[in-house]
Amino acid sequence: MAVDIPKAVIVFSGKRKSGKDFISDKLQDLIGKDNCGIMRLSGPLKSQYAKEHNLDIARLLDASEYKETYRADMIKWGETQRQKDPFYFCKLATRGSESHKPVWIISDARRRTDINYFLQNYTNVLATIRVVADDNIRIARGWVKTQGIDDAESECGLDDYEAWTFTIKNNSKQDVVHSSLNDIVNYVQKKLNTS
Ligand SMILES: Nc1ncnc2c1ncn2[C@@H]1O[C@H](COP(=O)(O)OP(=O)(O)OP(=O)(O)O)[C@@H](O)[C@H]1O
Repeated sequence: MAVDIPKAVIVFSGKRKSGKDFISDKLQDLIGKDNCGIMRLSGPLKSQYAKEHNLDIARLLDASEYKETYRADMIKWGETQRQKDPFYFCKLATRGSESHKPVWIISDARRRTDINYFLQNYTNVLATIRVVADDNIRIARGWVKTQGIDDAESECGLDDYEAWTFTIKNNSKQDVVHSSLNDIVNYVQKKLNTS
């Protein structure tokens, strides 16, 4: 199968409940759904995990308590797959129907290997973005600090990474319309105008 070549790749990272999905949706709205697809690295992980464990994939993908119940075990299972191929989920996530669109948003990079995959393959069109929110705000959004999850590589693997193209502070709706999102839209427009 031919792999599509995107004109811009925007990779988001951030702690649980920092607002990665929320910001990804906002950015997609600004760029337009026809031009821009959202891909979740945790999407194929969840569907494959659900298949192998006979679980309800729809409930694993929504924001319900159901996903919190299985989160720790799902993380462990994903690590096992990743030991075989660190880029396995990056490749899977970017080969779905959304990959035909010229702008890709990857909403949930969690590890150095995730960033490395996109740096290696899409460096000329890549922007990496760290979404940050204060702990009290994350708590208000439903974050419950949990041992084995918040101290795992999936949550901390990019804490020391410093080469973000942009950082977005997402403590309120006001922050979202802050110039950072405009900077990203400008970056994408420039890439779209480049042949
Ligand atoms: N700027 C904001 N204004 C209002 N609500 C927000 C904002 N950012 C995030 N939220 C809300 O906070 C909740 C958590 O956000 P979101 O699901 O985007 O976080 P996440 O980083 O993707 O979390 P997880 O890693 O747990 O999937 C959602 O209900 C979302 O709508």
